[in-house]
Amino acid sequence: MPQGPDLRQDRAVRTRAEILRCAARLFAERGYQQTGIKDVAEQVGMTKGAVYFHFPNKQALAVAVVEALYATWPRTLEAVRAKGLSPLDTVIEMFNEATSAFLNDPIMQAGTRLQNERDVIDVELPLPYVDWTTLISSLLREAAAQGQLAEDVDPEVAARVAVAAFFGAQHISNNLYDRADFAERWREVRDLLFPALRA
Ligand SMILES: CCC[C@@H]1OCC(CO)=C1C(=O)O
Repeated sequence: MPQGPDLRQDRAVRTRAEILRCAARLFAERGYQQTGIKDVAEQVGMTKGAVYFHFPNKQALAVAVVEALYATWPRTLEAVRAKGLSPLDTVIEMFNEATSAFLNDPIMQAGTRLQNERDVIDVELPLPYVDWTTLISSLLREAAAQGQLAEDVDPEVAARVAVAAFFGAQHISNNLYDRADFAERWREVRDLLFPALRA
């Protein structure tokens, strides 16, 4: 039974996604320089040629992992919005989602490590933190417009402080304890910062 174009297309999409997941696991565990296409091919159980069919080189894999990471947030925001939370509680829930991703998602773990290693990666990666700060700023402006923020709180300042505190806590937890205490460190940031923002 000849496979129709759709079936072939589906298979290629699934194969590409599997290669990306395996590469993410290796990038997260070993870092960019210690990961080779050969390692990815072995991890996914394919030939190097099969990997090269989807990704021309390791740089393309790194870009694809970081782009896959950033592509998740609009979908996450949509899912969080569907919960009907207030803008301020949507901000908290987005950080809750990011905390869970840091603890469980190889794409998040790999994207973060690649961004931290960006200076030794010989391909241009999107700037880190920019999208998050823009997203949190937008939600906090909504909160301000709805009277949810304390009078003296500037949404842009609050967004920069929240993003810096969250990702700083993550960086410290990851470096000191392999993120073992990160959920608690995030709760400390949440419980100290957000009451100070609320009207
Ligand atoms: C240098 C870490 C990069 C940072 O960590 C994960 C993540 C989430 O999207 C980031 C971002 O740049 O937005």
